[in-house]
Amino acid sequence: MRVLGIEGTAWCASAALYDAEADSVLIESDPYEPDSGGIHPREAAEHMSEAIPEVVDRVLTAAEAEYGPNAVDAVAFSRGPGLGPCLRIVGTAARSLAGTLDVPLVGVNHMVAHLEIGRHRSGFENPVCLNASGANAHLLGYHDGRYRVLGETMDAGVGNAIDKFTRHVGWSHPGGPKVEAAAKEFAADASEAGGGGSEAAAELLDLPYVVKGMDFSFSGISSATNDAADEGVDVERICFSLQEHVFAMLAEVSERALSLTGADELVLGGGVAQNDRLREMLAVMCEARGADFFAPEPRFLRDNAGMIAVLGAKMAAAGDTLPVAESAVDPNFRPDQVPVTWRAGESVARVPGGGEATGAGKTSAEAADRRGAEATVAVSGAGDDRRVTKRRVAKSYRHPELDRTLRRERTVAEARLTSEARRAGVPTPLVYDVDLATATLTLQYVGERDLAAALDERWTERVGRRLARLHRAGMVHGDPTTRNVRVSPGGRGDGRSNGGAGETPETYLIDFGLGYHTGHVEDHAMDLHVFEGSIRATATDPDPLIAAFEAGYDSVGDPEVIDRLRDVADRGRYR
Ligand SMILES: C[C@@H](O)[C@H](NC(=O)OP(=O)(O)OC[C@H]1O[C@@H](n2cnc3c(N)ncnc32)[C@H](O)[C@@H]1O)C(=O)O
Ligand SMILES: Nc1ncnc2c1ncn2[C@@H]1O[C@H](COP(=O)(O)OP(=O)(O)OP(=O)(O)O)[C@@H](O)[C@H]1O
Ligand SMILES: [Fe+2]
Repeated sequence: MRVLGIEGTAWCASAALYDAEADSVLIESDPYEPDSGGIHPREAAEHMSEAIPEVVDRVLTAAEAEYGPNAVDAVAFSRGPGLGPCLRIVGTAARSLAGTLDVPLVGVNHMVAHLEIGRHRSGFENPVCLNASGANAHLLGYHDGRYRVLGETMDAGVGNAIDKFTRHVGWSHPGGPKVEAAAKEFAADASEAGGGGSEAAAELLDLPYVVKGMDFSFSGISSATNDAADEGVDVERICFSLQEHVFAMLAEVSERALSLTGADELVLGGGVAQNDRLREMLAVMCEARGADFFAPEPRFLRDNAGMIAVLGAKMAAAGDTLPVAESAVDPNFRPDQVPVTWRAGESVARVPGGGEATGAGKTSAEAADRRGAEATVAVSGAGDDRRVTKRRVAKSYRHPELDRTLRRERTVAEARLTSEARRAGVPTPLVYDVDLATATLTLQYVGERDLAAALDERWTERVGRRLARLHRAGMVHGDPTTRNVRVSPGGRGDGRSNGGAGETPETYLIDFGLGYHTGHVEDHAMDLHVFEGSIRATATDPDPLIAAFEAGYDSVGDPEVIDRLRDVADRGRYR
């Protein structure tokens, strides 16, 4: 099968021919380059209307020269997300070409294409995908016929966040490659002056680092970098520090996603994925946890029609074509709306939530240590004296200064909030010891298993009540996933409950490292969003679990928080 793809969601007018048999891709692109500022939607659309027919013509001519008059079996196009005026031009071009050639039309989700090109080129079976593009930033994982959004930006896309800074200092669009070059320069100078590994030797500027579960935010860092530039801080140093913070955040949430889903493959996509430092951090992170990492070559990373044609061919082969009447474009097309027809019938087995600290139901501590996304956890002792030694290990992918700060701050926060939550009536482990020098906590062993391994409505309803109580006491958890709740069914007199549970069913919140004090409805709503996200990412039928969770929250908590949750959930969606 040969598919002609058309891309034009924002800046890149592109056409491609994918020959599935030879697995070869010809791409012809014509970028729009704004004279000043960022992308102007109207100018971008004008560019599309001129450039799309030209790139299509070039590809079609090449295709017919090589394969003759019936060179194309289907026409695939980017349906969204993207800028409405641009998408409409692409849609019109694709419909008319499919009509002229008398071949089927395939409507491709641009973000899923960024993911699938990585899967295609790597040969990975079931990777987690980090899409790091201009207008977006999210983690996707396949579960039960859909790509679920495991985590995403709560405000700007990662490229846009970087471009915002370069616009502020008057550099032309796109800013990403310029920031990369300036950061490299800064690191090289520092390493020449001070010796040692280049990134480690360079002096980091302290910037906001905002991760909530697997979601993240760039708005704080954007204002901080702009302020630093206004105050006269060396621009190369800002570029370097911006990259170190933003990419460490992306690497951290990617590691969480691998840990939560049990996946051992990561693919990277999107324009920002052309950045060497981002690729390096992800490769180092994956290597440390024994996962495979892959980023396709640059021509498949930035917006391009090659990825549209490749996914278009898979969709066409699965019979997933569009009648013209139903082929409207969608500027807000979410990746999790797409039925993944081309993977139907695949049985992808994975252990969601990973393993247990000591294996489910074990009552002694001889079982192996386990490694979460952040820490190693070892269990010692027996019976009611079981303890957990949790050490936040150094992450060599991130700058050593940032690494030290994060591990120290989170260890302090975890010790403090675990105890305060307990005093506020939220069951948590007792904290026996804190060693800041090694970022190590000694905690009471609680619960029988992670909620992830025992997901049901009874438990999620309880988690709702516990979080509501925590919020009422002026705290948030910061990372309330199904892996950070421990449950003990109790009540059966089977001797399996533990850690002060007695024989009553109980849920414990653990892992307060991202917690803090706050009375803001917004922060409370974000906690709920993170919990629901972890359920959506892993449960086959999330809705009843989420309904029970919200009912539990509602019975104790402030009703405003649930209202705000709807806004928060919409905020990550593409505009
Ligand atoms: C919806 C669609 O239109 C949109 N496309 C898009 O954002 O273009 P993309 O090619 O994936 O990414 C462009 C972004 O990628 C950044 N970029 C390019 N090279 C870079 C580099 N070496 N380092 C960092 N960022 C880079 C640019 O600064 C720009 O913000 C998207 O995928 O979100
Ligand atoms: N106090 C405890 N009692 C019982 N089990 C625990 C306790 N603390 C941690 N565990 C077990 O160890 C796992 C990892 O612990 P924790 O979540 O604190 O570390 P982490 O590295 O931050 O993990 P992740 O980032 O994956 O959430 C938990 O999911 C749980 O199974
Ligand atoms: Fe893109």
